[in-house]
Amino acid sequence: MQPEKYRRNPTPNLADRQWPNNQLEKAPIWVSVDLRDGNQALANPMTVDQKLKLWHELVDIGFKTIEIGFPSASQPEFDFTRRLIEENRIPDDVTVQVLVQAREHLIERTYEALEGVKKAVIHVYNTTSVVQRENVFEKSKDEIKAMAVQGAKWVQEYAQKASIAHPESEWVFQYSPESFSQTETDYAVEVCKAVMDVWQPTVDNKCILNLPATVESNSPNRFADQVEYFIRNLPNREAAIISIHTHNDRGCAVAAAELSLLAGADRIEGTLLGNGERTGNMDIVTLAMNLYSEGIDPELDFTSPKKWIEVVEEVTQITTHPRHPWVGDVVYTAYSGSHQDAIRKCLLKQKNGQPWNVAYLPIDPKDIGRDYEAIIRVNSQSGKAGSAFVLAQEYGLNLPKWVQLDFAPVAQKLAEEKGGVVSHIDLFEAFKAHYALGENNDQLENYKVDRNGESETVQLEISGEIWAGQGQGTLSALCDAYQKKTGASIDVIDYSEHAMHQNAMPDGKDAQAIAYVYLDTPQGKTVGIAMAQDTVSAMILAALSGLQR
Ligand SMILES: CC(=O)SCCNC(=O)CCNC(=O)[C@H](O)C(C)(C)COP(=O)(O)OP(=O)(O)OC[C@H]1O[C@@H](n2cnc3c(N)ncnc32)[C@H](O)[C@@H]1OP(=O)(O)O
Ligand SMILES: CC(C)C(=O)C(=O)O
Ligand SMILES: [Mg+2]
Repeated sequence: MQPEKYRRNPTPNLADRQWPNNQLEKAPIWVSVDLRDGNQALANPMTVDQKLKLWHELVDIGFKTIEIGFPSASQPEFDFTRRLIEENRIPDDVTVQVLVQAREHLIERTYEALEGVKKAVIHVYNTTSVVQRENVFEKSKDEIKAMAVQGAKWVQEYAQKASIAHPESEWVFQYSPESFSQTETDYAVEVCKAVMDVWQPTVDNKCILNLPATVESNSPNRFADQVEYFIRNLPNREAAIISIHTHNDRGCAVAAAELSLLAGADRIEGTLLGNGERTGNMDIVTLAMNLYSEGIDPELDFTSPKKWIEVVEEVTQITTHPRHPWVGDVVYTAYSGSHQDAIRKCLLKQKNGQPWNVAYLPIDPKDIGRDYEAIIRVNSQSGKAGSAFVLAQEYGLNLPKWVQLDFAPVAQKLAEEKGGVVSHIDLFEAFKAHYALGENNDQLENYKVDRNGESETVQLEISGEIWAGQGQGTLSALCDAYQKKTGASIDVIDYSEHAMHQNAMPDGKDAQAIAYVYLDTPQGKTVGIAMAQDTVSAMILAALSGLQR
């Protein structure tokens, strides 16, 4: 490693920074740049049809501004813009945005592509960074500022020309000092002020100033300093919407955008799942869900990610990482025992309408179309709670703790033998086999329970034999009957029963109840479980099953 090869990117010295004390209260203005920045990063750029497909998903999610492309760059980009306009596919409350360099022929062509549009943001940019001024453009600060001013003038002039044929078209102007984060912030203010001097925006007719971390080169706190400094020093700030466009080179694009909102930014550009140049653009899903998890309405609808993720993956040919924040396949899944135990206990306590308060689950997975089915998966790292959760979710079994403990070694052995995740079907089969569930129900041919004051009498006909006993309840009468029959004394340590959810058990057929009995016998402690049409039958059969085991 050669750290001496690199230098820290200078940022303003903002000793009285305000952003660390601020709190987010509402969602920003969101802008999807999937169809432009996302698209320009693909080895195979999207076809017009693919762009249309993604466009409809973006509209469905609720984006009100969508950067649709760079219409002067290529025929497909131009054609896509025309399709949206000519086929009337742009809803009245959605504004399209297009990108263009500060070059006249490209700006002219951009307006041609937009002929007849209802409302569009014309986004013009030129780089202002030190490295690009010196090594790419070989221009002085004044020359670069002049490029920006000239670009702003062309954007304005061609808008005026376009309005002659189409006075109904509404134009909004946006300027990006590209590589803002690698630009001296004072100079970025100077260039943006010069652009505003051309456009003359007002509070009622604002322009947009978009501040990109084109290549992320600062820690997020230092980027937030740059944004706060810019905003505090920009004359006529009220006439501009301050927009942020971060990239993810250091893996902090979302953090930088989130802190920029604290620093006073109004608007965020990004892509779904963070597709974009190099390590990608800021991931709007992550930022929006971060806000959501703090109780802020994200104003985007992510209730059904499966649908649009499929489209994003298809058009970008990039698969989604299973651990992608908020929407990855396994991000609500716990494999480890103590996590499973905590989740299960919290979910039992979680009441409808109360604030979400579940350990290891930062949001309710159901909010984004996830089923609880996938939350807990049993493997060899799982403890007793994992199998209890799966059997409860899938088959409606509320296992008492002593059943969980009794069954845990069976589940553990199964997981070790399988070597991976145990399916709920395998787990249930093992459960049925271990407790001989449903196997011996026929042995109880008849029973009669009589209550007389405090005492109960039971008479059972088991495999043709009559058993009779007395006790304070059915189970103690049964123990008495057993002792009379066999001479062996047994005690009931614990007992539990519950109704069965209809159709919860594949083989439960007419079973309405399940009973769990924990017995102390001369041979040791034993658990018996049985399902039956009524709770008394289930209780008797469970005790018999325990005795047989
Ligand atoms: C950070 C970003 O994402 S910026 C957006 C980047 N996206 C894209 O570039 C995708 C689409 N671009 C393209 O298809 C092409 O670059 C086009 C059609 C726009 C332009 O193509 P060309 O005219 O062949 O130029 P080329 O791509 O080589 O761009 C470099 C030229 O543009 C100039 N240039 C680059 N950016 C800008 C700008 N923002 N404003 C003015 N001039 C610019 C350069 O100085 C260079 O000029 P030179 O040839 O006189 O040295
Ligand atoms: C054109 C600009 C906004 C851009 O994509 C960037 O700087 O990353
Ligand atoms: Mg970008």
